Amino acid sequence: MAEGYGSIPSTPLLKDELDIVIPTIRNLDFLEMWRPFFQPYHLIIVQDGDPSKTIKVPEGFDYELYNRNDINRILGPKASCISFKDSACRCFGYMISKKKYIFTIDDDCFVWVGDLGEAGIFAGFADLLLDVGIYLVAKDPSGKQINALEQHIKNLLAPSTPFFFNTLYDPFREGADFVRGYPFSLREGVTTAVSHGLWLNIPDYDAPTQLVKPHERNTRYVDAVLTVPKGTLFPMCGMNLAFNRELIGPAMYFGLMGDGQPIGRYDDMWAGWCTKVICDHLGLGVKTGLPYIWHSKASNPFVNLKKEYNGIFWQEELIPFFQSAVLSKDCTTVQKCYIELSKQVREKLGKIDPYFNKLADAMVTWIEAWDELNHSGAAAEKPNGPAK
Ligand SMILES: O=c1ccn([C@@H]2O[C@H](COP(=O)(O)OP(=O)(O)O[C@H]3O[C@@H](CO)[C@H](O)[C@H]3O)[C@@H](O)[C@H]2O)c(=O)[nH]1
Ligand SMILES: [Mn+2]
Repeated sequence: MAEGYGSIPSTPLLKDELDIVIPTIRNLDFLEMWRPFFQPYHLIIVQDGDPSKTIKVPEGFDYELYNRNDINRILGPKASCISFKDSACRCFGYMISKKKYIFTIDDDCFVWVGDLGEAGIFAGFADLLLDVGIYLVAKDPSGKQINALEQHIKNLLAPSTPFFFNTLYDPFREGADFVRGYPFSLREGVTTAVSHGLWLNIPDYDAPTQLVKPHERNTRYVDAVLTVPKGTLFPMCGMNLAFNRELIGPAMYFGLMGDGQPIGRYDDMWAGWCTKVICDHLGLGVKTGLPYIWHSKASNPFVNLKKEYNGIFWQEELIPFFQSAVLSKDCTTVQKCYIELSKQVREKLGKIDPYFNKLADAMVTWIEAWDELNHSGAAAEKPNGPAK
């Protein structure tokens, strides 16, 4: 039986306005550690791989589970835009959700606990503790109890400051403010669309970095939340991510990866680049920093290298593409922005590799499927797992 946990608000914030989306190929025992934080919320589990495999979900969670058969049944031919055998499948959860906010987390991510001082020893110790079901209280280095989901919600509910950098970081945080010289005309900030959390222990490194630094662990807890400035792209990781689905959901398409595709592990990156260009265009904010989660499993760097190798050289052309992407003033909705981007992908990236023509098509299919599920009010059939 697990003991001791982080601070759990008496009434969980956004309890009925937020879904937790988990892509998985494993049993979901990791939820035991998150139980005090996640139990009040509705989970959307996207089961990847063999749909005949049964995924065990711990008792007491309110969830719906979709496997590949469900995705094919609900989307029909449009299911072709949802990746198979890659964590990119998680974006189906964003589409099928009916809530205003989404938090997505990988199933090898845990509540961060303990003192950074012994992080090295701690890494093994924590895994041992997790294995025997003993969890320590989640605390930051100052000893303050932490709740990762609550931090994401605070990030999303407070404005962002993309137009002018505040050197004291998040000015809306308790105990901080705008510094001298910060224009008052900009102090209202803009609505926040994305909250990008980070990871202790196994960092989200690409395969080459993982190969040369197999034992490197992230032990640095930086107590800050930053707005990613307008005009600046960033590498969005899907491991510990929250966003306002009503504001930016249609842009959160985790691009075609995995089975049958020449690239993998760039799904979240693709979504992040498209999302940031659209947020900049629509005047929305993107934050990165707190909360941290404890990332416990390093995936195989050789397998990752095979998945990433095209992405590693394609991204040298993708980044200039997104940096110079301009959306017309007629692009007043996320869907219009996204369709406009898909046209530019076909026109400018199709010559790199035919994959980008396929991806441009999948971007359009994604928007069509999104609008079908979310505008017609079509009640999605309930798949496995207890009803809401
Ligand atoms: O084929 C698959 C593989 C995995 N999953 C689920 O996706 C997440 C992440 O899987 P895992 O932790 O094994 O992989 P990482 O290398 O640590 O993930 C990083 O790469 C990104 C992949 O795009 C990911 O966002 C990063 O965290 C787990 O929940 C697996 O169960 C899957 O659904 N299908
Ligand atoms: Mn992982």
